[in-house]
Amino acid sequence: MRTVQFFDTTLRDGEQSPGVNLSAEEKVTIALQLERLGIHVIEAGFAASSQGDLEAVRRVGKAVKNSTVVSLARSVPGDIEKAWEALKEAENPGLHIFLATSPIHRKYKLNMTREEVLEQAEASVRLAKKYFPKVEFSTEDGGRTEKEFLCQVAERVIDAGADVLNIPDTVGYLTPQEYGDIFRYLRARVRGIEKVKLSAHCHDDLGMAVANTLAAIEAGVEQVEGTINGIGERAGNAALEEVAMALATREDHYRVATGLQLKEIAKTSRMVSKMTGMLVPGNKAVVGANAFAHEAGIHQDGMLKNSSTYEIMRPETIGQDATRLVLGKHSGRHAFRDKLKGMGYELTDQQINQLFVRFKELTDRKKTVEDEDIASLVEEKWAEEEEVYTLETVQLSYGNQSVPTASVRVLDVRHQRVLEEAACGNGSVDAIFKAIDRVTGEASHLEDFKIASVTHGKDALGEVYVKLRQGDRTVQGRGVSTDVLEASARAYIHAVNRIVARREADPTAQKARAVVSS
Ligand SMILES: CC(=O)SCCNC(=O)CCNC(=O)[C@H](O)C(C)(C)COP(=O)(O)OP(=O)(O)OC[C@H]1O[C@@H](n2cnc3c(N)ncnc32)[C@H](O)[C@@H]1OP(=O)(O)O
Ligand SMILES: CC(C)C(=O)C(=O)O
Repeated sequence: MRTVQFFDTTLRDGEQSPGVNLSAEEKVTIALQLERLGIHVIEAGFAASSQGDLEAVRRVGKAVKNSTVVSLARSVPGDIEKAWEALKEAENPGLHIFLATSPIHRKYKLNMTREEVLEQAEASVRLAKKYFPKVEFSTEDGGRTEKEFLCQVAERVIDAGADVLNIPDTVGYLTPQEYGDIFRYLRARVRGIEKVKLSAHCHDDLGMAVANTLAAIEAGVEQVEGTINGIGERAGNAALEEVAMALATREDHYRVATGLQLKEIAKTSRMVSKMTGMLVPGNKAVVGANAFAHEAGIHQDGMLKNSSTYEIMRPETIGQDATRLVLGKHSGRHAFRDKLKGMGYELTDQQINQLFVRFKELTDRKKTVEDEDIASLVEEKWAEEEEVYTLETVQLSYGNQSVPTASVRVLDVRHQRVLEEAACGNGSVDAIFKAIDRVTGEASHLEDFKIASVTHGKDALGEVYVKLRQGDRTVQGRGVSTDVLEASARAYIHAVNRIVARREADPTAQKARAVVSS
């Protein structure tokens, strides 16, 4: 199997993302992580661009031992000398020189003729080779350069001693077929092409950076360039973690080895995101928070039966936490049952079905259902006596200048009758409790009332505890809902059910009820 080496430019092209500015310490930290990932060439910066970047390149060059560390340089002696000043003490120094070759760049930016471009390219590579053991030459905007002129540039820099020839699609303009064809064209026509490694460097302006990079690999390039998380100038560069995982997952197709430590991908991505402040979108391939998360019930069922149904890679491969089955609006019973089991609850099918109904109600009101929410639903049913009454609806009329009125509808489970009552109160909660007293005929004394939030945010679950006394018996009730008034009604009915259950279990309690009622 042939190998392709990875050239990472997160610290140079990645840093060109608007708003990103890495300190020397941050560059060293990221570079050492790139080294752990097994990146072959690390572009640490552009030494001539500032004294600060020169210092950062110098420090990266000294810190990294196993990867080649390069600086970018324009095709001018001053830039090449600055790069050498930065990297002369590096373990494995290299230089990356570029000069634009396309007609647009020649005419408008450089104001140079073809001949001048050829001469400057050759001269700069010759000078660079006096300092650096490894020199890469890039034909900036190579993707929009006349193919036969690219061949001339290639021959001149190869003659001058370039080790790597990079043909960038600087503005992300080409299609995969067109980009691959450039490398096939060069290989077939350039004298001495076998003396250099061919390299691909793609931008994502049309969202094709990774596809173009893979097309270049199919066309035989030996090196690919890009950044972690695809950050970079404008729409960014090819995301190296995506290229690496495409090669690993579709090894049957590409038949290419990279030697990368794939397990380091997730950590590297997190580090780059944190240090650059460039957040990774949830749906980003390979490293997005949802890349290994499943919410739809049918997918979750498939995943539980066999993960190959919906996952083509394993999260462990990139050092990511295990696959997540996210419980939400689209989830089904299989995933719900699995979650309860995972949380250590042993429940009967009937209990699970009852809880599932409550869970689905919750997902209509709450964006994300967290473990604490599910625990609350289960615990609401803990040590549940027979349900005598269940809450159907609660309605309130409230105004700061009027008396709050509540009407409640409950199901009398034993007689399968729906009962309705209304009552006024000192406040909304008081009105609800009085309406429940009326509808159930269970007059009790409220001893305590507490509200707690289960999770955070506007749609957090509210948990209400009530303590009721009837005669000499005190019971607690608990209710959960995204609405604290509904949670209060649920808690009160829970407590009433317990009162009925305990009274029926204890004949002396019957008497107490009679006393309270009178
Ligand atoms: C495709 C890429 O990503 S290329 C890398 C782009 N990265 C950067 O530009 C980041 C770092 N750059 C910088 O800090 C600054 O641009 C510097 C220090 C390099 C140069 O700054 P300045 O001297 O003020 O020049 P400025 O950036 O305004 O213009 C660039 C000059 O370099 C010339 N130039 C551009 N590319 C090259 C090249 N590869 N080789 C030689 N000269 C070049 C331009 O024609 C222009 O020359 P002019 O001044 O004669 O018109
Ligand atoms: C310097 C070169 C390789 C570059 O970044 C580009 O052309 O995009």
